Amino acid sequence: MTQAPAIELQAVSLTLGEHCIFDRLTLSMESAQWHSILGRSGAGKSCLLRLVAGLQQPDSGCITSFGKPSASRQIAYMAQEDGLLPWLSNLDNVQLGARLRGERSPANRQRAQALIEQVGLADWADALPAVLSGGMRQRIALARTLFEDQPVVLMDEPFSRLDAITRDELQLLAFDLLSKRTVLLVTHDPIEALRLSQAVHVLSAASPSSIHSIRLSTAAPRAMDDAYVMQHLPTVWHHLQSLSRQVDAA
Ligand SMILES: Nc1ncnc2c1ncn2[C@@H]1O[C@H](COP(=O)(O)OP(=O)(O)OP(=O)(O)O)[C@@H](O)[C@H]1O
Repeated sequence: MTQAPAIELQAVSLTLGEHCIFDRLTLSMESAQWHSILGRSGAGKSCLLRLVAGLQQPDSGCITSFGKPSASRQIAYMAQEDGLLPWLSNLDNVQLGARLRGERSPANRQRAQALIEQVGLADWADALPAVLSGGMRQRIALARTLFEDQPVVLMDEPFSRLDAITRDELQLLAFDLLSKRTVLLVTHDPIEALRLSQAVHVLSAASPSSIHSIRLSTAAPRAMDDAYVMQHLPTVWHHLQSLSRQVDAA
């Protein structure tokens, strides 16, 4: 029996104000893979994440996660802003979800400590976030995301504010630690998408039902100069550009 897709959108439509964001959008994302969502500003990438997270209801159509309504809690989230609470230690920030749910326990504390070690910040567990660099803060945010232990992880440009080397290190760390999960990565960076993903989905800002998906058959993560990345880059670029030209012409 084939497994239901980790995320499936069937004929999903969404209008916000006067703006038709999606018109019968259909998209299927297989489990235990990284899927990147690319598209020009305003194409609806964040709206798509909100729909998948169940934070926004579609006007019509259906969104499922492993065959069930996607709002049934199987999703963790990591954003561009780390969202660390400045008055909590890094260890307590990692356990924030559990604290908010009233689930404080020695076992949770131990698990948070182990995750902080996995992201390479064991010596900083008791420190406050203010003493960390941007890259270190995103490592804590990654540990907090992992703490939620959900099969689907939504990532909204989590690496975009980091310098190139820190970004590369964190991309590889995140890929390693999230390897068994289904990841939806919103990014503006076609190379990041091609290095990390098994599928790249390019959303159109002009045509609300238009999406172009490229499936990548070699194993990720791929090196920056990987032949496969170089081979597919013009295709992704072409789709971004041609979908953008429709915006310019509109
Ligand atoms: N609550 C809202 N009411 C009306 N329009 C909205 C609302 N939220 C988003 N929009 C519009 O929906 C469109 C898609 O927004 P969204 O934030 O998903 O784009 P995006 O692709 O994530 O953009 P960016 O890359 O700039 O983050 C935009 O034109 C935005 O102005």
